[in-house]
Amino acid sequence: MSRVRVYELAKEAGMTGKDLADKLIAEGYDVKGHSSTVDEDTAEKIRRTMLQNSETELVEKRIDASQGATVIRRRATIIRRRPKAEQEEAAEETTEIEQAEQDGTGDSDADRTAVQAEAEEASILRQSGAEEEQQSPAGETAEPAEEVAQPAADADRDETPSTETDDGALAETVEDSVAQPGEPDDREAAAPPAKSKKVERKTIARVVGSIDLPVPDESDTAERSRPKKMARSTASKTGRPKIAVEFQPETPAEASERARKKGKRAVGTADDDDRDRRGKGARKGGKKSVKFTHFDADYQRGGKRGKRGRKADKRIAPSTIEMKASKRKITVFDTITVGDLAARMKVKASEVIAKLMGLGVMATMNQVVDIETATLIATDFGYEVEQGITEEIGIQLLDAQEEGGETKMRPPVVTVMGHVDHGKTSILDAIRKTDVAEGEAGGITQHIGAYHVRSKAGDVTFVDTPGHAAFTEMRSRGAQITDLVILVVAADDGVMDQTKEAINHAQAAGVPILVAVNKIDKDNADPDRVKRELSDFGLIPEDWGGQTIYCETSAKKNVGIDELLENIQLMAEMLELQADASRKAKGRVVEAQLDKGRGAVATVLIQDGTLRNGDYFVVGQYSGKVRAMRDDKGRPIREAGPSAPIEVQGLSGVPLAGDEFIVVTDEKMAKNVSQARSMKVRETELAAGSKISLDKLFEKMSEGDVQELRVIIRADVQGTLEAFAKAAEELSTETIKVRVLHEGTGTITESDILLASASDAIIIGFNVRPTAKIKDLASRENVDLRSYDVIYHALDDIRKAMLGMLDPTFEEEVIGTAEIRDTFSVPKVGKIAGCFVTDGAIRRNAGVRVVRDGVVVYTGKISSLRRFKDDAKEVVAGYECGIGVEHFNDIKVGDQLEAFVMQQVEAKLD
Ligand SMILES: Nc1nc2c(ncn2[C@@H]2O[C@H](COP(=O)(O)OP(=O)(O)OP(=O)(O)O)[C@@H](O)[C@H]2O)c(=O)[nH]1
Repeated sequence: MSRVRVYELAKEAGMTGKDLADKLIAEGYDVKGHSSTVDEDTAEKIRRTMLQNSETELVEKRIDASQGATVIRRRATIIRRRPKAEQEEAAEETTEIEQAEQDGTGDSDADRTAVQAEAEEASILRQSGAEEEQQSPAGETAEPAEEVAQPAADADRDETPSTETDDGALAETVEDSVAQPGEPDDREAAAPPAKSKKVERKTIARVVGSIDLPVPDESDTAERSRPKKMARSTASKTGRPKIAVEFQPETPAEASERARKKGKRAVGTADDDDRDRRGKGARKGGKKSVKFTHFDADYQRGGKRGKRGRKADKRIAPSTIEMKASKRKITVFDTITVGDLAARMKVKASEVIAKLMGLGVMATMNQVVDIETATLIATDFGYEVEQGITEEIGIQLLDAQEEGGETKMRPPVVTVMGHVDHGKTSILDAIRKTDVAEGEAGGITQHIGAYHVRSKAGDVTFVDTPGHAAFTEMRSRGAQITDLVILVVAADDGVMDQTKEAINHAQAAGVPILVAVNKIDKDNADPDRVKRELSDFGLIPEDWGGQTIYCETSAKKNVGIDELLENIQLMAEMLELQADASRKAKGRVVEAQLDKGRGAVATVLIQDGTLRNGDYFVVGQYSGKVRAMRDDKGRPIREAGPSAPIEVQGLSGVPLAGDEFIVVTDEKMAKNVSQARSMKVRETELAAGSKISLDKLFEKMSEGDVQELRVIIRADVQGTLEAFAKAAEELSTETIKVRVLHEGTGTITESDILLASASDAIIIGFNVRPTAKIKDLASRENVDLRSYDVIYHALDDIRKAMLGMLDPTFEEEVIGTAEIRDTFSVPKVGKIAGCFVTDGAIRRNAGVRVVRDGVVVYTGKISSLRRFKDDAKEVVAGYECGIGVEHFNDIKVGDQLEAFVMQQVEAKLD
């Protein structure tokens, strides 16, 4: 049974530990002082008998731990506020950093309650941390307590992290994390110890950029309650971020958005969890120590700083990012246009262009240069360039912070590839039968594009994507999820087309191959032939002195499957596949779709860390909170570790396969990153919109009047493809060339769209249908994507596309004729012809030709058209009317007036 300290009981009742200890001694309890402990039952008795006047309602939650049990109490109702002196006394007694309190300013009761409740939680957790170095994660067991304590936690989240003080500085009062007995807290060296160990940190955060740093939220609160984390919360948090930041291009809109936010103060909050990780990193000397509070402070320009802030500056002096305010400095977010760079340096764009030419870069005013180039140029003009902070950098810093933890072996992620009918499915089925966990699923096997098998040899995750999508789609997004490929080759058939393709894909992706020579039960099986053939591709068997593992299998007879699984594990060991289950999760989307009932759902392969219900995340351009998770067998789960394929609910949109899934600190960060990414996507769309326009195409043409229609063709079979491609190219004329940029069998892929987008091409699919995701991508990239079943229709559309690209031409269409039978002179108007419409119709504002004796004497416009005294829009054949010809008075009786309009006509190809 766990024990409770007297001062904790005292705190519950709002009295000092000493007072209570004295009372208890007087009552004959077996205690010696305020640090003495009593067992749970005694504690309860004391509460009932001696602490009756407490206004506190306790919520208890017992955490079962491997080495005992600890009671967590959190106050769910308002706690009476104690005088400050008493608090300080309590703080001294408990040797802990207690609660935040803003001097003299309107803290609400709820606010105080939250802080106090949290302090108490920390205190108890500390105790548990001290008593039990390693606890099981709070996870499931701690959750009810979290839920009950929600109101306090909410208040905490909303109110306590920071308060703006009168002088405009951002005063942030934080509970410092707690030193373990015997472990020095390095942070105390960094910051002068405050009286009663309250640490008030001032962060005046006028940031370059706009990373609104995360305030701990619900999920963090949950994490704080993890005793394991608390045990790590003691080490130094000094040290500067040594991160190779890969800067993402920043769009002008982002830049302006950031500019808009510039004046805004950012709240630098180091949540406990982050501190925990830093602590661990410092001890292990491995994890990078990135402190967001300091990070924030580091980017401030001017303004007041607290002592900690100044100290932090000394410690953290990023070389690449200069903080000092200077007139000769410009901030660049990854890229900048030449014109903008010149304007910021107050020089002429031509001067910048000349400098660029000196560097061998030919650029126009509107072209963008990267930050490195901008730095070179700016230096020549006596300016320094500082890196603006983007949301992307924020996420990279967070990721870097999470790195360096303790890693363990993780299951390999495997893709099975091979020629059609060589036995891929059969091998997977045979492997599945070995799944020792299969029975647990109760027969419900859900297809989510990947599944996990627990074999006797070890766990394996199979990515079950058709064809080579696992590589092509993923690679186009710079992603790689597969650790190794099982290449299935039928022993009776040998190396075939798709075998070669599979090898190419795997080798291009740098993924090791394990060969399964299947169907060895067949009479004509010839495994040696397979080995010989594959050796030509560099897959030399081990027994021939090479390095490739070959397994001979018969999926049908269930031969060699165990050996195959063992070899998978062997290779996994050689690959040293490691992951840190304690970090925030990150992974890749295997597939995603919109489910009618559940909204956007994605199959995510966790690559590192542990994903939990309630975690906030960013996935591609979307964000979300894990509302529910299912494993590959459709069972609801609460958390998922490395190499687990899971289905996640709670996404704001449908991401693409290969998109990165990364857990972030809180909802705000998730939304900010996703907003920034969406904005970038929208800008790409706009850019794409103008990309395929006729004007741009003309600009790009360097062959005079000759235009080129680029086409990407996809067909179901090679024969059709060839015929179709030939016919399409034969459509070329002198004015337009049709160029087949790329052709291939199979469905339209993401890389086709990207290629089309990059090269102003249209895509024609013949007997292939793009997936919804591909269609979506095409529309985002503004790529014209068409699918046909009949060659003729497709060719016809190409012809039309070509016509659409020609300059529009106009032809004159005669709409009516009239005979002048009289003329009148009207003052201020001029001569009016009294006419009889002989043919068609005469329309006001139409063009008119005056024809005399068969010769056109004038061509102009009809200025007035009247029937009797009224203006008319149109006068048809058989009627009389008065017609005025603009700027022409020399009309004569007997002249013919021919009315015409200009009509745009379809361009002709010859
Ligand atoms: N004799 C024999 N037949 C096998 C073996 N493995 C698979 N087959 C048969 O080969 C045929 C094709 O097997 P699949 O597992 O569907 O092959 P696949 O590579 O998945 O085929 P696709 O999915 O169409 O690409 C089936 O009729 C299987 O029964 C084996 O080890 N021995």
